[in-house]
Amino acid sequence: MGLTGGVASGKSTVTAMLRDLGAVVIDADVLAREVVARGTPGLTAVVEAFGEELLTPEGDLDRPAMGRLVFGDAESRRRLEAIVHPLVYERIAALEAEAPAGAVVVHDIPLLAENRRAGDFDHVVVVDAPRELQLERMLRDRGWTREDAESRIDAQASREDRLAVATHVVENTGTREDLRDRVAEVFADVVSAGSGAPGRP
Ligand SMILES: CC(C)(COP(=O)(O)OP(=O)(O)OC[C@H]1O[C@@H](n2cnc3c(N)ncnc32)[C@H](O)[C@@H]1O)[C@@H](O)C(=O)NCCC(=O)NCCS
Ligand SMILES: Nc1ncnc2c1ncn2[C@@H]1O[C@H](COP(=O)(O)OP(=O)(O)OP(=O)(O)O)[C@@H](O)[C@H]1O
Repeated sequence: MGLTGGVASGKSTVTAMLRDLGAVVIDADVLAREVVARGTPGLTAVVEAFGEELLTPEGDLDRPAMGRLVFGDAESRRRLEAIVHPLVYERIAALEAEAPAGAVVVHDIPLLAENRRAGDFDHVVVVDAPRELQLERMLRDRGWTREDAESRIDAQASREDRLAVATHVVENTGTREDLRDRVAEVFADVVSAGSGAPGRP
């Protein structure tokens, strides 16, 4: 199954709950970090495109600086995505092939709606929260400014466009307990229908 949602909608919280239920989770944000880790061809390509000033003194990608650049400028964002996304989708395919037979594999892909990959999955779970709640969580838990937080939301698909690709909606406006109950319901539904990726039981 594919899982998506806007920034700070609660995707990581939901995937942790799905892991507890026995799912194997493949997290595109984690892979997007791995493919530009120090010493990777991905990082070399990023430096060629954006320059050495986006590296920390230790030689890692300066993520806060990169974030300020790409969430303020759509053209830079597209250039970064053109480097990172193909590497991420390569890793996703490799991990998918390694998953145990019969496992429910959950692909946590923040940009599933934007990248038009929803058709890859039988089940698309959208974690949904209103903009104000996304902002509140980002300001409270991540120490971002309101401007940083809004620029990320604005770089993403609208709530309506994302909901349009959903087969299941997990509304995350209540407590964590409410969320856990809804996640268990969706998981049971997906298991009874078959696990979601083409070719999987
Ligand atoms: C710009 C970068 C370096 C900022 O790093 P940072 O550590 O601050 O953020 P992190 O990677 O943890 O992403 C957090 C959230 O930001 C949002 N986000 C990240 N990249 C994008 C993007 N290209 N467009 C819209 N939203 C994005 C997502 O909701 C994501 O869950 C990083 O986000 C990045 O490399 N982005 C490009 C790769 C990408 O598109 N990743 C998203 C999933 S594959
Ligand atoms: N129902 C909830 N009640 C209270 N806090 C919540 C709830 N759901 C999520 N949170 C908190 O909101 C923040 C954002 O949630 P989470 O990290 O799961 O979102 P995300 O969609 O994975 O974010 P990102 O897009 O950055 O990867 C976290 O600090 C999380 O602990």
